[in-house]
Amino acid sequence: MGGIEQDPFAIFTAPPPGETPEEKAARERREAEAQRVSDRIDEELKAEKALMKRHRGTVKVLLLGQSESGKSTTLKNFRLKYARAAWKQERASWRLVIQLNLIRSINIIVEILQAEIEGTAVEYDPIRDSTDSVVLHPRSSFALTEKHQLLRLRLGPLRRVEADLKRRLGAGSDEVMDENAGVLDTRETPGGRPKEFCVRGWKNALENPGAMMKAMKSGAPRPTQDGEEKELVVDEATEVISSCKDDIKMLWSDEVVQTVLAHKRVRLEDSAGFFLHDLDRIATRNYEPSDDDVVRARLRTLGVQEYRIQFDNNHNAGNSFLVGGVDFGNEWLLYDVGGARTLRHAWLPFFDTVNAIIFPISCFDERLLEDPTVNRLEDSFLLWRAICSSKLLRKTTMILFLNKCDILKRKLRSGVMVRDFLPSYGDRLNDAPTVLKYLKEKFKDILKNCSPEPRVSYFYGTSVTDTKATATTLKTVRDSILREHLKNADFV
Ligand SMILES: Nc1nc2c(ncn2[C@@H]2O[C@H](COP(=O)(O)OP(=O)(O)OP(=O)(O)O)[C@@H](O)[C@H]2O)c(=O)[nH]1
Ligand SMILES: [Mg+2]
Repeated sequence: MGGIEQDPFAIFTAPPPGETPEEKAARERREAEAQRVSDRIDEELKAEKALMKRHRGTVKVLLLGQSESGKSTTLKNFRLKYARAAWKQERASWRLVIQLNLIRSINIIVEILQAEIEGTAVEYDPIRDSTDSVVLHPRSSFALTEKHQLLRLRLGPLRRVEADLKRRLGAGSDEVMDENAGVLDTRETPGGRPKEFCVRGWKNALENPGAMMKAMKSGAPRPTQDGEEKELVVDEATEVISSCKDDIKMLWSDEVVQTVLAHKRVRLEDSAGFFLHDLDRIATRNYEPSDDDVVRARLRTLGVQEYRIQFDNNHNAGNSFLVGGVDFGNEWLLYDVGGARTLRHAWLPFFDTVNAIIFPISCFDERLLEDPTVNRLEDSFLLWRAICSSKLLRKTTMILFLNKCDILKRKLRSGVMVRDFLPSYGDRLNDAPTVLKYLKEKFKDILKNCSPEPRVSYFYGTSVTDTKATATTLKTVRDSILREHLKNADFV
């Protein structure tokens, strides 16, 4: 038999009859080029296949919940524990945020004092009242003296520094209010397309070149946390804050000021980004944020931010699995979202292929910043119900963090009664274990009644600003998510 009969395709590749040497050379060049293209396509397909295979093992986790519940703080704990290199690289950039948090607290006090001194103070109960019940006080009933007037004047420059830091850090540094946004706002734009979501927030704020300080170098070297020597770079904000340190101290430790704050029920200690107890450390020219400072810093998240964590072998002992060449559990994608009602429309596109949702809740006695008529716990119940009911999420593992347990304990100790905010609590004991048990049952019932099919869920009492305790919780969370991931992939 001839070659053509053996290979039916040979007829297409055989040289044309009567081919000249030039034609042959041109044909061979064309064939070589075609082969190169074909090889490249094969390589690309191979790489794509490998990537798909790798991503089959990727774990996707969404952090959902209302604003200030602790989503970003939970994420920071994940990164602190499992993505050390990126964390260390980013740590110094948090200085601006921490300084802004500190200055914000001082400026709140100064504004309250100013209103008292000028006789424009308002009576406002942030817990029980809405802004409708504002009562003007013609004259302050507190023993404010010239000393307070002087402090107010001397701390005046901090207002400009606050505005400057806000401008540099971008929109995440300010709060938005929109009373018309729903519990899980999935409204669309008139054109029918989902509202465009912005991927901004602290990740971007920290990378934003506008956030770089106008540096004035002093040239003096200073040791850093990691023992290296760095040139001291002192910017204007740092300079102003450190020069105001003694006045800030005097203001914060002043008895009359504390009485005014208590009377107005302003509990700065329990509010986001409270750093006044760390003044000696922070209000210095060579301040460098510690891990704990970064975890406690507050910068609102806008839109949705993706974080990739590659677990190394130290963290993986017995926890990642090579199944059919696919590495299950080594790579995690964590999505941190903005929790304000106006930002919740951006969550939906992420519901599709998510393995687990971590849902922190907090504060039974506070109201939403974006809508002061809504109690935070009430909003969390509605949101939890909406998420548990979602058909897209029916297979997703649900993890609820009853977060800010430290603040809960402090509030209960100070005599705040849960039943005043949650009538169904009734006459149960007003202590932390009873409150946590009650809330856990409430959220569990909602999950059971609203989930389209039975699902795996976990409930933890947490204080995610406590990085040591949170590391232990995250280890357990990680193991359980991974277990479910493997089960759902039919490998276990
Ligand atoms: N005391 C205490 N503070 C906490 C705890 N969890 C979070 N915080 C603080 O609460 C503030 C808000 O936490 P975030 O993690 O930024 O809240 P978030 O859910 O990401 O909020 P958005 O980005 O607005 O959706 C931060 O200043 C945290 O330091 C906690 O368990 N205890
Ligand atoms: Mg956040």
